[in-house]
Amino acid sequence: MTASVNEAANRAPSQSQSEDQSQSENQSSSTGTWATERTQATTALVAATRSLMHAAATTDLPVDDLATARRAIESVTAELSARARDRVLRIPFDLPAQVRAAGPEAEWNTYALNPFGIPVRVTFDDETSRGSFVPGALHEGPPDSLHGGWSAHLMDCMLGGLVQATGARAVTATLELSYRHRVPLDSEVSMEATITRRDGRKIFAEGWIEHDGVRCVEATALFIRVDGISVDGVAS
Ligand SMILES: CCCCCCCC(=O)SCCNC(=O)CCNC(=O)[C@H](O)C(C)(C)COP(=O)(O)OP(=O)(O)OC[C@H]1O[C@@H](n2cnc3c(N)ncnc32)[C@H](O)[C@@H]1OP(=O)(O)O
Repeated sequence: MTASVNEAANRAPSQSQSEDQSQSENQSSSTGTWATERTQATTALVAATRSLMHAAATTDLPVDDLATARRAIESVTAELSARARDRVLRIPFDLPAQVRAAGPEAEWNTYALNPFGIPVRVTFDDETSRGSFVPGALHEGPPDSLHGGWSAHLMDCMLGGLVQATGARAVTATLELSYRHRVPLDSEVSMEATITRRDGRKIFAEGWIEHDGVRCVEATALFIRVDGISVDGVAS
């Protein structure tokens, strides 16, 4: 990721903060320093939380150890919740477009600030986006296979992120998936998305999830531009 893209990623705190937090963030974000430190620290915290989620769901320690671990987690949860926002931190809405403008070497990292989504490193090349990730135990649907709902999440992110990267303010109107082969866990899959057509407010896109040269999931989507709606405080 280029320096300018990194700076953009670390600007703009989220909406819906408590009043005192919002005030101090606005003051600090005028220098950029505080926001950079907070988003970087939050990214590291979220990554550690994902590892914790995996460990909690897969641990095979004795039952007594589980109770000890639960108390430790509850303690950290209480500590973090002592001062909380209503919403998770978000990247600026314009970031994908800035990453795309920075060239094919620049990376946009999805869900770096939210442990519930799947983090994917996405690169843009003209009107195509590419990404890859390794599905794991938390993403299991059929035995040893990626859950179809996660495939939909990934395709919406890949296709929607690409549309967003063109600078369009658009939301998903339809998303259709074709599950052709199971997507195995614990092995890297690659993803691609491309814009196929534009017609007024409509933007059509398609994409796929591929494993070992086989297209396992194919997606087509229709996005509708919602110009005029303010997102992240940025009027479109
Ligand atoms: C803000 C950016 C965030 C980026 C995140 C992107 C990924 C996401 O997950 S988005 C979240 C999921 N999507 C949503 O929540 C969207 C919810 N739906 C809506 O807000 C509205 O239905 C919306 C904006 C899609 C369309 O409403 P509206 O602006 O009133 O459009 P409308 O005037 O009815 O239709 C415009 C055209 O699109 C077509 N269209 C609208 N919806 C659909 C649909 N579901 N299927 C097919 N065509 C549709 C209409 O037929 C019409 O076509 P034409 O011009 O040829 O007559």
